Amino acid sequence: MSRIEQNYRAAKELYADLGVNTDEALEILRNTPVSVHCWQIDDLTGFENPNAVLSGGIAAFGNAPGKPKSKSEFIQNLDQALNLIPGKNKLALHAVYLENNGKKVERNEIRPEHFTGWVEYAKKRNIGLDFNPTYFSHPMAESGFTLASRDEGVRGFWIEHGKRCREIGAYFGKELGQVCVTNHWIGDGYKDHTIDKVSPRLRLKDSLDKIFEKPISREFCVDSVESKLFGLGSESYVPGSHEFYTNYVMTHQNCILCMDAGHFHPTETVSSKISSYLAFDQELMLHVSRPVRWDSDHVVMLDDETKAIMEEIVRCHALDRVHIGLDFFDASINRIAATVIGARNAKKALLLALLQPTEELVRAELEDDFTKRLALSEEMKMMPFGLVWDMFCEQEGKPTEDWLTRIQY
Ligand SMILES: C[C@H](O)[C@H](O)[C@@H](O)C(=O)CO
Ligand SMILES: [Mn+2]
Repeated sequence: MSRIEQNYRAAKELYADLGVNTDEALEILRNTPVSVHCWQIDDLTGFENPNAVLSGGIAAFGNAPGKPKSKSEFIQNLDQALNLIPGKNKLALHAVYLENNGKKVERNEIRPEHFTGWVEYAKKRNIGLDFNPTYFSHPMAESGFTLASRDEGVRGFWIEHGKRCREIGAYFGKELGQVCVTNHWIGDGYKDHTIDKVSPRLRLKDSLDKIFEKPISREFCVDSVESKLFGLGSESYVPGSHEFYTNYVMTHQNCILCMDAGHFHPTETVSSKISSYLAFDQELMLHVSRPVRWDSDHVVMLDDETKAIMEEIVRCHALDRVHIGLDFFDASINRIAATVIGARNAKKALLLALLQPTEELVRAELEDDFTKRLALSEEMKMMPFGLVWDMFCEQEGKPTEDWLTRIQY
């Protein structure tokens, strides 16, 4: 018996003493998809234009060597990352990762045929795809407004982009037999003190209505709308706020809310919001990220908020209603390793949640035994979950703690 198996047996017994079935936890973990975003690999440069500069309220800071210089290098690096992430994964793409074969394809002209290579890639890896329209890093977004723009031409351009992206999402879903979450985020907003805050919101609402007008089967594509408090250059006012999109999804059946861990006031947490949406039967998309003082998109750590997010999903029995996606881009460390660290941490947090004696904790709460609730919650922190994680990696044929040695950097 290997050392990992021996350790797992010991851990399994300890967890069983507390009523936790580690085999069941591993089975759920193995089958819960985490959507790994492709854009940590190249700082969101994409293939549309190799000289593209990221703009529109987000930025990747750092100059670590190893940024891919070609599409083939990008794929090699992505492969390296995906090969080191155990369990079921999806891959999240942005529209700028289209294959245009050197020809200019405008954002309002993209079609499924520009993504056939990605479908082949996903089929080969047996993974699903998620999608994101790219409403930024483009001259038509230079005014700081896209879907909420006063300019009919600008709005029309981006509405068409949104519509086409939904078709691409549906194409992914049909081809891969797995729903594609098509997530719409815009960087619209004002840097300073804003007088008329309602008109841009009314225009955004109207643009979204037009984008989502055509019914698309939810079996193939589910659209999500991602809120944000502020961005670089939109510090004072963002029309696509949390309240705006909460109201939008409550009154429009054809899309769901996406919450990004970095898009709220510094003391607000996504984990504390999840159950409120579930109470109203809402399906959710999450962007698991790590804000450091602002929406800094640091690599996800196994920190308290990431653990709390996964606990909420598990405790609310909502693994089938909450889509877990990642969103970070740190150019100051090796980009392949960054992708792996963040994805593995999200999965470790999910495993920790699955290894909790949830029923026992709920029982203590129902019996008003708050002493036991706290004591047991705290004791769980001392349990050897790392030994269960190692077993997961072994079962999945992935390296345990020495995965970094597999990356050349
Ligand atoms: C690249 C992503 O679409 C983007 O990060 C968005 O999801 C976001 O979080 C913007 O702050
Ligand atoms: Mn996000």
